[in-house]
Amino acid sequence: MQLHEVEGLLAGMFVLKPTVYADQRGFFFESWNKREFSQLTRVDLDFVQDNTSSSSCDVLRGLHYQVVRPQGKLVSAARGAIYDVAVDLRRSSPTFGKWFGIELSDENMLQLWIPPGFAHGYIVRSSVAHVNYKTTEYYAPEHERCISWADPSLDILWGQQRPPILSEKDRTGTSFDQAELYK
Ligand SMILES: Cc1cn([C@H]2C[C@H](O)[C@@H](COP(=O)(O)OP(=O)(O)O[C@H]3O[C@@H](C)C(=O)[C@@H](O)[C@H]3O)O2)c(=O)[nH]c1=O
Repeated sequence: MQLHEVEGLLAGMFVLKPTVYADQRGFFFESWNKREFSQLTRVDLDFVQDNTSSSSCDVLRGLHYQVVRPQGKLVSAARGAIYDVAVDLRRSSPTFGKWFGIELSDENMLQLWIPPGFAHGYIVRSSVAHVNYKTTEYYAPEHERCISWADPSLDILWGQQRPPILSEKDRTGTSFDQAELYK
């Protein structure tokens, strides 16, 4: 695993590139190694939940965040390609209110670490995408909130070719102005 240099990362974010061992059978990589992550980033993490979702092209999920128990997320695409986006909701952060986006795919195998205090979402760019993410807090539906992916003040460039496919919840996200911010 190594740190992958990317421009525009927001405070506390990291992009990691796993070391991939390929042979005639296929490939192998460690998708999570607590000790190595900690040595590279100086951040100690204890994940409590692993999530997997499958979505078709043009599906957009987000922008989601959890109040009371904010979740840090380590996100990657095991199949296909997504454009992954996170918005900094921490008032005291030097990158408060900014968004960052990166393509995560089964080709680049990149992993994005999003610390607690961000809203998160992604749009699917391939015909199907399987997204995996680890979280530092359990899912708590009563604490889940959603900011509109299309909020004009955020002006996120999703690069969508067609109108995205959204859940009912994601169609009715709040504006960034109404978001419940973190300290
Ligand atoms: C997120 C989540 C959902 N669920 C259930 C609730 C619901 O019935 C079904 C689908 O949930 P959602 O529509 O919220 O799934 P989804 O829109 O994929 O929500 C996810 O979006 C991305 C962008 C994130 O960052 C995640 O933290 C999460 O909010 O799965 C769980 O049981 N545990 C979970 O951790």
